[in-house]
Amino acid sequence: MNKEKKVIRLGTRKSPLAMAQARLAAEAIERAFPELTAELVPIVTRGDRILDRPLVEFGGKGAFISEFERALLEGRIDGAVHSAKDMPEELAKGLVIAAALPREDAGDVLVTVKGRPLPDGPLLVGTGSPRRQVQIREMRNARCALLRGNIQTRLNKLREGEYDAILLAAAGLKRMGLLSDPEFSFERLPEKEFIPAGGQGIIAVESREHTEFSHVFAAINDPAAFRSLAAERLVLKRLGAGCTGAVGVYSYSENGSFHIKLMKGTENGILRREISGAPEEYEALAAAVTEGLDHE
Ligand SMILES: NCc1[nH]cc(CCC(=O)O)c1CC(=O)O
Repeated sequence: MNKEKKVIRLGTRKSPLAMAQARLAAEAIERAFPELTAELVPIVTRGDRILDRPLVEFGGKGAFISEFERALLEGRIDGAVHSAKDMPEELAKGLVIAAALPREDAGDVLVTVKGRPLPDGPLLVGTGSPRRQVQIREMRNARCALLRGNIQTRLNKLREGEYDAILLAAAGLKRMGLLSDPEFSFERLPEKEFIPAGGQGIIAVESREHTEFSHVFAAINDPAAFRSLAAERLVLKRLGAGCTGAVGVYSYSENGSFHIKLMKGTENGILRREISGAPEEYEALAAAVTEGLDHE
């Protein structure tokens, strides 16, 4: 007899990176619960349809999320798999982050075409992210130009010569198996200096607060990644940053302590702060490190 397995439906964007990430979540679930089948449900978002304008002009991070929240609330999917850094500060009522997968490399990478000479003057760097723009201009002699689209599109534009270099998340490149691409050179920018976006490198599963699959999400949750994500989201919320501001925040445990580093672009340059303390105190640390910066 062919006993039907119980199905858990995971919503995902259709981009190759999103699909790869959703497969990672599906695999984690099926490994922990062999009696379950995780089915991927591709969903097209506004953020995927509008590619000629910066994200900040049409709703920021929410542009990738609202279609998922409707599908979750209407019960068409059981979980939504997101790049945590693309999630808005506030989730729809009744929805929670049910799981964070173990964090991949959180840092950013400066990508150039191997063998192509770089200019003597300023490096033209493709990136639409204000966080990346201000930090690369501080770190290098660089000017920036808008770049959007999925990772492949961005690499194609670099290859075609629209930019001297582009900035991408290490996590996405790794998950796509692109870090070994012989056509490009990849320079990792240390995440404790070139501060990533909150949640960068973390895959999060959003679900209804009350669902029959809560134990499933709890079983695949990585507590360290979840704590970092919670701390970084608290910082972003206190800054009221959305993704319109040049804000980076990175948190991690090291030698038994929990550390939070943040950067914020201001008229007078980049403001940087950091704080350390006990991992259980991450909420208080997130509050303390943003003291006086709240909703400026
Ligand atoms: N905004 C797009 C996006 N969202 C998440 C990632 C990378 C994967 C991750 O951070 O987990 C990327 C691509 C990039 O910034 O290069």
